[in-house]
This record gives sequence, C-alpha cells and structure tokens, in this order.
Amino acid sequence: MTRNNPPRSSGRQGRPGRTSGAKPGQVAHPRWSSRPARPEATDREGNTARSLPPVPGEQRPEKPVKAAPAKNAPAKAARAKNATKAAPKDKAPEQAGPKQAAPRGEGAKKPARQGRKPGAVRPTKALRPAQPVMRQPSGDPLVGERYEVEVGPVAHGGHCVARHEGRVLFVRHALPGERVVALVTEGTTTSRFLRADAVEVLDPSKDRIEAPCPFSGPGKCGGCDWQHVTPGGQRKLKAAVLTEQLAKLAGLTPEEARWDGSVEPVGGKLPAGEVPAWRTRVQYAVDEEGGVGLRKHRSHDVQPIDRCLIAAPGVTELGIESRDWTGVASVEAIASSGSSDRQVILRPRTGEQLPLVELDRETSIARIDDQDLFHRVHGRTFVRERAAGRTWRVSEGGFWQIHPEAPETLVDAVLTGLDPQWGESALDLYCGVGLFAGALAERVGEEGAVLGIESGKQAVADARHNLAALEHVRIECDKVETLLPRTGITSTDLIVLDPPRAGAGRDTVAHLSSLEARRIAYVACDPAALARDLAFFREGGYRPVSLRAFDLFPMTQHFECVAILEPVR
Ligand SMILES: C[S@@+](CC[C@H](N)C(=O)[O-])C[C@H]1O[C@@H](n2cnc3c(N)ncnc32)[C@H](O)[C@@H]1O
Repeated sequence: MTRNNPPRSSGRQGRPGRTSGAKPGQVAHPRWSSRPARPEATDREGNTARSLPPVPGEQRPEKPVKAAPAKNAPAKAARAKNATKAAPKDKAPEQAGPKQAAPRGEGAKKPARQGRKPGAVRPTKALRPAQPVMRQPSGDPLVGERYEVEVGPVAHGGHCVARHEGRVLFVRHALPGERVVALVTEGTTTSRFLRADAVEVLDPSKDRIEAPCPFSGPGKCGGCDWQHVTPGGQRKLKAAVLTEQLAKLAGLTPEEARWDGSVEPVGGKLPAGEVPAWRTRVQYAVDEEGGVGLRKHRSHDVQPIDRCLIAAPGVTELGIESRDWTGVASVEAIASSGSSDRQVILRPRTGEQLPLVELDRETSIARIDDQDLFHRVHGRTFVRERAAGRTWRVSEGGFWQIHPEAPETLVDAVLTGLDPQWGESALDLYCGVGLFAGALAERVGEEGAVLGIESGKQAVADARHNLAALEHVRIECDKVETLLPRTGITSTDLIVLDPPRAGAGRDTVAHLSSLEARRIAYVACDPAALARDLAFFREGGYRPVSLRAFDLFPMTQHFECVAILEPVR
C-alpha cells in the first residue's frame, strides 16, 4: 500500500545534477568534424547543458551552484538569467491536505473548497489554459438523425466511410461491407461530412465479434476503436489504412514502399474475444463525483469504468478504479514493464488540494500543477524500464513506448534495417530518453559517434543519465528543426528519426536528405505523417527499401511503422 505522506522539506537538496553528457568535440566523428558541433548548444530557452535543471531523483544544491567557468561574460549572464527563470519550476510541493482518496463507497466527506493562498501568484494570462473558441456551425443540425447505410472502406481515424444521399458519413463501430443503422453524432446540413455511430448492425461482417469490453460501443469510452473486431480483422483494417495513406499522400503502392502489406502482431496472436492487457500507461479522467473513467470519443465527458481491459496487470493492480478521487481532475497510472516501479501522477482540480492517496501497491506519487509542472509527492520521480540490454530512467512527463514489447520490437527493426557498422556516425532525432541512441552506440562502438536531439528538457536529462557510460554519445536539447541546422553537421552515415504524431515536415526532411546518410530509419506512429514525409524524402532523393508495420496498440486504430530509406542511385 502506498500513501503519499506529505513531503517533509521544502525542496530537493544535495549535489547538482550532471552537466553535459559529452565534452565539447568529444563525438566529433571525422565526417562531422569539418564544422564541429557547437561546444555549448542551447535549448529553445537559451539554457546550455550546464544550466539545465537538475535531474529529479538526484540531489540538488540548496543554493544555486556556480556554473562551470563561462567562456565569455554575456553567455554567463544569460545562464544566470535562465537559472533565475527556472527557479519557480523547482519550487517545493505544497503540503498535501488532509483529504484522502478512500475506496469508493466509504463515504468520504467533501472538504470545503480551498481559496487561493495569500500571496500565491496568479498565472499570467499567457499561462492560463486557452479557452476554446466555440464556433456556431452553420446549417440545420443533423445530430440524432438515423440513416440506414452500406459501410464502405476504413479510413484513417478509426472509422469507416459511408454515404447517405450524397453526404459522406464517418461511421464508428462499423466494419467495411456491413449494412448498419448510423446515428449522426456531429454535423449539420452544410457540413463537409457527418460523424456517426453504427447503433444497429443489419448485416454483420465476418470480422465482427461481440465487444469484450462492456464500456466500448456507441457513445461510450473513446479509448478503443476496434473492440468489436477480431484481432486479425483489426490488423487488416490497419493495413488498409496504411495502403490508402501511402497511395494518397506518397503515391506509393505497397510494392513500391517495399512493404509486404501486413501489420505484424506483437506479443503472439490472440484468439478472437481475448483482449491483450498491453497498456502500461493509462490516463484516467475523473468525473464530478470523484469516480474515474475514460474520456468518451471526441468529448470531455467521462465514461465511468471499473476496469480497463487493455490496461497492463501492473496498472490494474493499483486499484485506481475502486477509489474516490474527489478533488482530482485526472490520474495517470504508469506500470513499468522492466521493473516493479509504479507511478501515479495526479492533477488536482483548480483550487483543490491533493487528497491523501492510498493505493493497493507501493507506488510513487507526483502532482502536476496548473502550469503543467511536476512535483514529487512520494517516492521516485521516475520509473525504470529495461530494453536493448540497458536500464532506462524515464521521468514524469517523459516519453516511453506504452506496449511492453514496443521498445525491443522497434529497436530490432531499426537495427536490422540500418545495419550499423563499427565506426559509423549516427543521428537519433526526437530521441526521448535515448533508446535508439543507446542501441546505435553499441553497434557503432567508440570509434563511431551518436548525436541525439530531443526538445524535452527532462527527457534530455534522462537520456544523458541513461547513456552516461557511452562517451561517444552526445545528447542536445532543442527542437530538431532549430538545432540541426546549427550543429554544422554536413554529413552522417545513419539517421533515426522518431517524431511525434505530426511527423518531421518538409524543411526537416529536406535538411536530412542533404546529409548524405547511407540509410535512414523513420519510426512513425501516424501513417498519414509518414506517407507525407516519404513524399518529401523522395523529393530529397531517398526511397524506401523496406517498410514494416507493427500492431503495438491492439484494439485501437493506432499502429507503428518503421521505414528504411536509402538514396536513389
Ligand atoms: C515518439 S517520441 C520518440 C522518443 C524516443 N525515440 C523513444 O522511442 O523512446 C517523440 C519525442 O520527440 C520529442 N519532440 C517533440 N517535438 C520535438 C521537436 N520539434 N524536436 C525535438 N524533439 C521533439 C518528444 O518530447 C518525444 O520525446
């Protein structure tokens, strides 16, 4: 059992965090050394590696420690300014109030709302969450209309396409070839398309099954898209989406993309009706009564649940669903698959104090404030994961693949595709806590060089910690599109890029295409962004020589791809 005992002191204390992961010039591989990397790259706020915030879990000095001697006074002054700016982030967590997240049904009384503390600083306007601008849709509303339709092909986004009297409908909970009654959930007479749910299936597909999850279905939880589909049927849908996106956005057939047309199952094939419990990170929403659930599709409404079937056993055993979370807006549960580490990250409702949390297992607890800053409440500020022969520290807010087998699967696909050689130089872009950088570094050896770029400061601190023993790895903190042109690197042997859902974009792809890499591995979680960027790579003289797709998000529309590109000769 874990209780988030209020922190005793007002801040983390001790020695300073690690400074730069590599000495200037240390990774200057011959092919990069024509214009060496800047000795002190800065992140987008002007911090250098030396002025980055200390690493949680390591100790920090009570007083600011003097930065290492600066080469020039202005840089030193800028660092000092940044250190001052960063100070509020390291503020001590407030004392937790006397409230308790008791098991639901124990009748915990709601304490009175707490007002703003005297002297507390109100966030500036820019820091307050933006209010969505609600546009009044034109035309007459069609929500609630029911149309009998023939369901057409699956589309990117977890729905199928149907038509009714010339109007396009995106229908969820349907399957291609089915005849269904579609209930319109969004749209008007002037909308380009309508959104709808299949509420009655008149002619079912052979891939349809009874959804194993009682919270899945029209108007219910938005977490899974394909609960009503056999595992094989889900992978066929994903393959159809990838085929369509490649054709539409890259002008490529599966053959031209060097893809065998399959989405590979991960973690063994399951019989229809069995749900893989793969989700090692679950973001729960909390309703007005303090009950947890998951968000409904395209809605802030909460679908109360008593269990999420795709949650990993390590998440389920925390017993999150059986507690009263009054005063809390959201609960994120993380169960490491590489260690016994468990972490729960709570976001209190505005103006509410954090309740005292009791869970069914030993768990680290953190709090996120109104400005999205993390505060340690109890235990560690990170979880430890295992992959590619290494232990990885992943701090709060840092990226780690959710499926327990994803890191190994993707590292294997990347290394197989790139076939790194001893002494080669490599870039790991959008490197997170350093997963691919670490795997590449082992292969290229100390004669080689690996540069990782990542914009998240804490992820960078984790990556530097995780790869501290590898002298030929350097991690820099900034946006790829900002830093890469400033590194002075004009060529490299290998590139891995694993961008967020939006992809890398035209300018970054153009820059990467100019680096004369022998091979590029593109790890993609969005098939549309991948296809668009493959078209940009073609403009830059690169073509896919292999493409693989992995079902790393079973029961949902999502999947992961690894494309290996080579220069067109
Ligand atoms: C899909 S994750 C990949 C992380 C890592 N490769 C892994 O597998 O664990 C994308 C990462 O890119 C970072 N990121 C997002 N936008 C970025 C940008 N413009 N420049 C650099 N990093 C960025 C995110 O913080 C995140 O860590």
